[in-house]
Amino acid sequence: MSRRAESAVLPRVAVIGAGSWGTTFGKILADGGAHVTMWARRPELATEINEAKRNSGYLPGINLPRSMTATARLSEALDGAEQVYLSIPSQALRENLTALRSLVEGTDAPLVSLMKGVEKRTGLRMSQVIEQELACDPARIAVASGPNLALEIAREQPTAAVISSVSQETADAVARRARNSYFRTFVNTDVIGTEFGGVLKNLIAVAIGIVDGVGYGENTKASIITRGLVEMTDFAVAQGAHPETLQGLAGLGDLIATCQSPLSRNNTAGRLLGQGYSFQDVVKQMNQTAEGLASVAPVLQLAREAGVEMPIVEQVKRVLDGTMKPRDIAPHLTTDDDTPKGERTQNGQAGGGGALWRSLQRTLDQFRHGGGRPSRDQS
Ligand SMILES: NC(=O)C1=CN([C@@H]2O[C@H](COP(=O)(O)OP(=O)(O)OC[C@H]3O[C@@H](n4cnc5c(N)ncnc54)[C@H](O)[C@@H]3O)[C@@H](O)[C@H]2O)C=CC1
Ligand SMILES: O=C(CO)COP(=O)(O)O
Repeated sequence: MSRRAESAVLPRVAVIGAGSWGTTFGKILADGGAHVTMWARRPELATEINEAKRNSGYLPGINLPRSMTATARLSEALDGAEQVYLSIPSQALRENLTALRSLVEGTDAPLVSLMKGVEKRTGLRMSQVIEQELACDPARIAVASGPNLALEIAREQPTAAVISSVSQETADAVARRARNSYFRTFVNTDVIGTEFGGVLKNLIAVAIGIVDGVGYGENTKASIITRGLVEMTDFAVAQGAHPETLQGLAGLGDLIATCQSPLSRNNTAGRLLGQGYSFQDVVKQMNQTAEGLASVAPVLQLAREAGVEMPIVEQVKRVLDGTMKPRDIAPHLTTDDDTPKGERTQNGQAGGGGALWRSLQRTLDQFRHGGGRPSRDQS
């Protein structure tokens, strides 16, 4: 069979957005057996993907599969797509969905958000923006999240992720499509927890970057990561998430990856702030999306409305605003009152460590014994 004929029989999927994560996810899907059409905003990038099988600006040194093509025309990207993946900066999603609406209206293809931000103006998660703008059934929407630094996955380093949808059927269908020998997907139905895990770990990664830039060491960072997980859990649970989700891949898993890696743009942005650059300078220097910077204000607004304390995120905001010196961030790991504070480790309860351990154990077991059916990221 010719290559063109071979490609014609593969299931077709579309990826909207050809930045570092969209392109990496396209490679995951293509390596998992799909024909992938990327939508790139710039026609010259679509040409590079088609002709050189490269996206040199975002993924230097990575060869893309032959079954991955690209176009700058949305209608062409969506033609015949059985699943549609969305990967553009969160603040630009809504405007792009307007153009997409008529193209996905007549189909029942699952719509999968790969994004990790909340909309600044409305405080909405990306799945909510999709539901609103495309006026579609939430059961058709899924989100993907987890410790997923794009360049590592593009280099085919083994990684796990979670696919979440209120519909188990949709989560399973997406998880089956989005997997291959180096990318393993688990499933859950806690969309709120899965999405907020990805959003909130970005904010903690900015804090980690800040103290790294200042020159503080591992104790400070471990303290922020641990207390950060408490903040993430309290916030997400108040929004309706299951606490276990925050201990899974989309919470703790992503928090570890993002806080540890110099590949993280949020971590990098924080480091520049810690080194003394102003917020404006940092934005100028970043040529890729650091979602955390735009999510701080809407997350704090939601936290205030829900009565949740987020001392670390509050301090990140003050550093961004220029009202707190980066080196002052660490002494304020908890609130400043005189009363000694209990160390809550899980949703207001001391002693959540047992649940955390059981959850980690389950994840490891699932990884080890992973079979044909997508496994749950929690039970
Ligand atoms: N890069 C990573 O390792 C990961 C990123 N993500 C999430 O994926 C989402 C996309 O991020 P990346 O691909 O990393 O960002 P990126 O900065 O690498 O690429 C963004 C893409 O969106 C395009 N774009 C920018 N403004 C646009 C607009 N107004 N309209 C349409 N397209 C526009 C850019 O041309 C580029 O192709 C973010 O929400 C991020 O948090 C999630 C997991 C991993
Ligand atoms: O979400 C990510 C890893 O899971 C990528 O993090 P950054 O957006 O900070 O690069």
